[in-house]
Amino acid sequence: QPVSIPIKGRHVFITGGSSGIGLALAHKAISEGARVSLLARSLSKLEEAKKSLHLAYGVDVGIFAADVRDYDAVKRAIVEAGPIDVLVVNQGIFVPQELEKQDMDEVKLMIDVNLVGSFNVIKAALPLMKGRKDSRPASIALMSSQAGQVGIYGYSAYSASKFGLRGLAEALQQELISDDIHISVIYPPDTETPGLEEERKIRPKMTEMIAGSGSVLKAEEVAKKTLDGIKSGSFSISFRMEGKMLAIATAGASPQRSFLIAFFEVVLAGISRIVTLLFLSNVYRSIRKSHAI
Ligand SMILES: NC(=O)C1=CN([C@@H]2O[C@H](COP(=O)(O)OP(=O)(O)OC[C@H]3O[C@@H](n4cnc5c(N)ncnc54)[C@H](OP(=O)(O)O)[C@@H]3O)[C@@H](O)[C@H]2O)C=CC1
Ligand SMILES: CCCCCCCCCCCCCCCC(=O)[C@@H](N)CO
Repeated sequence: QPVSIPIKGRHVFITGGSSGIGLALAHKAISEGARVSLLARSLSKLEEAKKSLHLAYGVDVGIFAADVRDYDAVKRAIVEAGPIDVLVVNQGIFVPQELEKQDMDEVKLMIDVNLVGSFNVIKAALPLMKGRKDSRPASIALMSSQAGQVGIYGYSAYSASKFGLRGLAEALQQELISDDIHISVIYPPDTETPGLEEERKIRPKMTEMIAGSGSVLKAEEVAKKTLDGIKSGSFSISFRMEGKMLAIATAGASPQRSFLIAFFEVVLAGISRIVTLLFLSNVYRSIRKSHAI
C-alpha cells in the first residue's frame, strides 16, 4: 500500500545530527518545515550545528548531548525532546581494518554504537511514537551503508553492525505496521563527510579500492534522497544506478511497497546476480594480485 509521511510541521529527531549526513538531513528537514532535534555526544559540535541551522533558516533546533550507548541518557533526551514523528537513527562510526589486526575493543565499539546504540534509541523512542497524538503515519529510518548490503574487505565489524540493522528493520516493520509506523533502511555509498575524511586516512588499500569503485556522494544528495524515501515510506533507500542494482541484487526478504520496483526486482534478479558475481570476481582477482597468491 502506498503511504505518505508528511514532514512539514512534524518532529524529526536525528541521532548523529551534528555532522555529515545527519546534519545535511537536518538542513533538508528544516527546509521542508519540520521541527528538528539533534542528538550526539559532543555538545560543542551540537551547538555549532544549531548555530549553522539558525543562520540558514532562522529556526532553533533542539540539541541533546548523549552517547547512544547510554540508554538512560538517550531516554532522558528523547523524553525531553517530546513525541517524535520521524526518527532518523543515523549515528555511526567506522574503523576499517583487517579483523586479524583489529582490536576487539574497536570491533565492540562499532557494534555498540552502530547496532546496540540503534536499539537503545528505538527502545527509548517507541512508547512515545506509538502513543503520539498526531495520528498521521510515522517513520523510523535506519542509516545503513552499501557495506550493509555487501561485506567488504576491512569492514568485518562495520558490515556486521550494518547487516544487523537490516534484520532489526525487517522484524520491526512487522511489529509496527499496525501502528502506522514505517521503517526505512538507507544504503549510501561513500559520502563526503568528516567521518569519511577520517576514515580515508586509515582504511586499507583494498578497502579503498573496493569502496572507491562505487560513487562518492555529497551529504546533501544523500539527505535529499533519504528524506524523499522516508516521505514515501520506502523500506530500502539506495542511490545511483549501482546502488539500485545492488538493492535489487540484495532484495532478499525486505518488503517492497512499490509494484513497479517489485516488478524490476523480479525481472532483473538474474542480471543483478550476474553483475554482482562479476563485481566479486573483480574483487577476488584484485585481492589475489595484491597478495600475489
Ligand atoms: N560517510 C560515508 O561514507 C558513509 C556513512 N554512512 C553512515 O552514515 C552515518 C553518518 O555517517 P557520517 O555522517 O559520515 O559520520 P560523521 O562522523 O560525519 O558523523 C557521525 C555523527 O554521529 C555522532 N556519533 C558518533 N558516535 C556517537 C555515539 N556513540 N553516540 C551518539 N552520537 C554519536 C557524531 O557526533 P559525536 O561524535 O559528537 O557523538 C556525529 O554527529 C553513519 O551511520 C555511517 O555509517 C553510510 C555510508 C557511507
Ligand atoms: C549488482 C551491483 C554490483 C555491485 C556493485 C556494488 C559496489 C559495492 C561497493 C561497496 C562500497 C562500500 C561503501 C561503504 C561506505 C561506508 O559506509 C564507509 N564510507 C564508512 O561509512
